[in-house]
Amino acid sequence: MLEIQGLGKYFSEFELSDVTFSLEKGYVMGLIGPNGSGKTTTIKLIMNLLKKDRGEIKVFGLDHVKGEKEIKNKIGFVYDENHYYGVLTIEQMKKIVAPMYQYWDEHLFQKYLKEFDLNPKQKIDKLSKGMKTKFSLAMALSHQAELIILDEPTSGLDPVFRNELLEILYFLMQDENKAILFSTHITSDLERIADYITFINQGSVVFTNEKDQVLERFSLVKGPNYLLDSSLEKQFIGLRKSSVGFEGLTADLEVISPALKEKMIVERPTLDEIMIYLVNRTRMGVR
Ligand SMILES: Nc1ncnc2c1ncn2[C@@H]1O[C@H](COP(=O)(O)OP(=O)(O)OP(=O)(O)O)[C@@H](O)[C@H]1O
Repeated sequence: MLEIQGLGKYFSEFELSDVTFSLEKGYVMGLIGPNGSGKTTTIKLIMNLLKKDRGEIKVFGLDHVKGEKEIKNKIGFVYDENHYYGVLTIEQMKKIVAPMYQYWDEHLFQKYLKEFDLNPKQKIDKLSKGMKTKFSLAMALSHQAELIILDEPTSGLDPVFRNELLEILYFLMQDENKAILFSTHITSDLERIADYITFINQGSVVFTNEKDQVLERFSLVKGPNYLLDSSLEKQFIGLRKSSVGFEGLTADLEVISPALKEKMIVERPTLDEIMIYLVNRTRMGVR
């Protein structure tokens, strides 16, 4: 569905370098990373809204520039900002956009409008942020797209609709010919629906892997401070100490001796915890 190889983009104060990952049909990939890490830039490059400086992007096996028209027909895309004309109503905007798609499904679009509680006669600039996202989603999901690319679709949505959206995406994925690339800060959403996670930090891919493998690779270890010595501290990607004890993230749990482990609590970290420790480590200059 999507193959990105050695992708690079240079801005005056930011560099996206050597981004490489791929997504196969039937799977959901979550794209995570802190603010300004390069997620939107990567997505804009895929969509050819920005021109790449290096590397290769293939969508459905086609070069993303040469095959742009064919590719865009089969992509459902939700930006993190509104890109529709605010002065038009939902219905008017749809009438402009729908004919651009070969497989526009009006019945499905009307169904989504009802489900999302959107009034087709309402002007776009009168919609709330969440309603604009819902409108973008209705447009993205109504033309039989095979690849769905969502840039922070859940920001600005209330928890009830976020849950509904995840269920819609989950339902879409019953069709094994589809794939979803989903960038978000709300990593708990990904814990529910993602099969793969790609983590970008400071313009580079830190890891791209199966979600379950990511969650299994890292351990969150807690224990009393008296256990800590310099050799144990070295096993941690990051460490937080307080008067009640320490908490640290490690990818090398097996290196810690069983006798020591008995005195500690070992938990599975969340994606948020993994991200926080890895980002802080890079900020301290450790790669
Ligand atoms: N057109 C541009 N010109 C110059 N710099 C840009 C441009 N677009 C993005 N950048 C810079 O690229 C970096 C990455 O931005 P990007 O929007 O890709 O981050 P992000 O990971 O999506 O962040 P967020 O989570 O905050 O949305 C930022 O430092 C941003 O200032």
